[in-house]
Amino acid sequence: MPVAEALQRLLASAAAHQQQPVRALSLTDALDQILAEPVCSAIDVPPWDNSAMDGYALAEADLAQAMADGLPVSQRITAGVAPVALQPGTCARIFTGAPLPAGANAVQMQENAELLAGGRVRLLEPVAAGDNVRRQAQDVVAGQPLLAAGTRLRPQDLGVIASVGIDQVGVRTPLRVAVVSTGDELVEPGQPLSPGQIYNSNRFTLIGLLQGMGQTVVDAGILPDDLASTRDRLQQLARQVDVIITSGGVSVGEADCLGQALREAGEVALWKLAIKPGKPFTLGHYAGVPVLGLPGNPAATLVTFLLLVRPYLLTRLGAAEVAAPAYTLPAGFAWSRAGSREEYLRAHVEDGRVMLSGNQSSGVLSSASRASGLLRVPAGQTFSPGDLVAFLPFSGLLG
Ligand SMILES: Nc1nc2c(c(=O)[nH]1)N[C@H]1C(S)=C(S)[C@@H](COP(=O)(O)OP(=O)(O)OC[C@H]3O[C@@H](n4cnc5c(N)ncnc54)[C@H](O)[C@@H]3O)O[C@H]1N2
Ligand code: MOO
Repeated sequence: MPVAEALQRLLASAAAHQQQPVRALSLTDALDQILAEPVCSAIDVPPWDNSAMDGYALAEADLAQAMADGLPVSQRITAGVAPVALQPGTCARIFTGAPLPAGANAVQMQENAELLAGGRVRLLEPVAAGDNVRRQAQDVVAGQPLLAAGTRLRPQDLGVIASVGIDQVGVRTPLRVAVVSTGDELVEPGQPLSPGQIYNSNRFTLIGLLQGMGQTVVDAGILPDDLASTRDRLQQLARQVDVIITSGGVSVGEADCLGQALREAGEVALWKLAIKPGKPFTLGHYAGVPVLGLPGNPAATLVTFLLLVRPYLLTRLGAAEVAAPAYTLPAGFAWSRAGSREEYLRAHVEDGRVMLSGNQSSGVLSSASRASGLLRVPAGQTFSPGDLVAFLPFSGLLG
């Protein structure tokens, strides 16, 4: 099945779930959370016209006088004070961010003015109405929708919400996600390796990916290649979590118990996608709980999480934007082997060209560590150096 179709089905399955409950969070805790409700402003920002410069506020009507003999300074307005109306024929000393007094409509910065003996101020350069004035509501208009439900809150979004005086937002409660590593060969780092064993790396990749997304991780350790234990563990986890993510055991070997357990006692909705790495990716259900079965090869685990699991989880959380951003850049190498699956290569950008970051075997993870993103090669495609390719930076995929 093509990746686009699999993704569509996966997202439809995510959208069919009940939405996660809403919880109120203070802004300091809301980074990366997904807004459950739109944010509207009750106020204009800025709430009043104010000065963009340290200098002198005046009425344009007094410009000729200001440039000839100068104007007396009738008040001093610092940020945080409320001014009185400007007397005609005078100017006000004013500072950046201070409210413009009624009657003034322009500010000249102090570098373009001179203080005369007797306290008058003469402008050295003309100003016109509106110069160096930040208009009321130029940033936000009262009543205007600011952020839509489904927005993933970035630092600047938190700042905008704060700028309209709101200190709490309604966001979707994170999902409880179990991470299960399968395979008799797996040993946790820190332990000695016996012959035939390898260290469990997927557990750490997956926990990191989920933590980066702000989800609640239930670390379910290593599951042996044994059908009865697989069934028991899935049964037990299905009572505790919203989603189960597994790595390994979804291919066609006898020891691939996960797929077997799902087929026998649960349901398999998706299996075998035209994606490389990651072909045996599986979406199933066990006791009604979704099981996302990722292929055990470490690069396949990473790629299928980023391309399939992440959009699935974001959809469960009501996010408006779930697609990974892709940028078109020239390739720095040739790709002459057209594949039958859509391929994701571990890559980085060097002098504006996309380069391979090392060995692309799905068992090799260190090239992902050297990469700064993924290069997408559609099925059946080849390219030459200089041809445009799609590069998906990790910055748009992680978190
Ligand atoms: N006869 C076939 N064999 C395979 C096929 C196929 O179509 N026919 N597909 C291959 C592809 S493609 C992939 S991808 C893998 C996926 O297999 P599984 O998901 O069943 O994964 P395992 O067999 O359990 O493991 C694969 C590989 O990854 C290592 N691994 C597993 N878990 C971890 C972990 N937590 N940390 C580090 N490394 C892990 C495992 O030792 C294996 O080397 O199947 C191909 N075979
Ligand atoms: O789909 Mo697999 O990850 O190519 O080896």
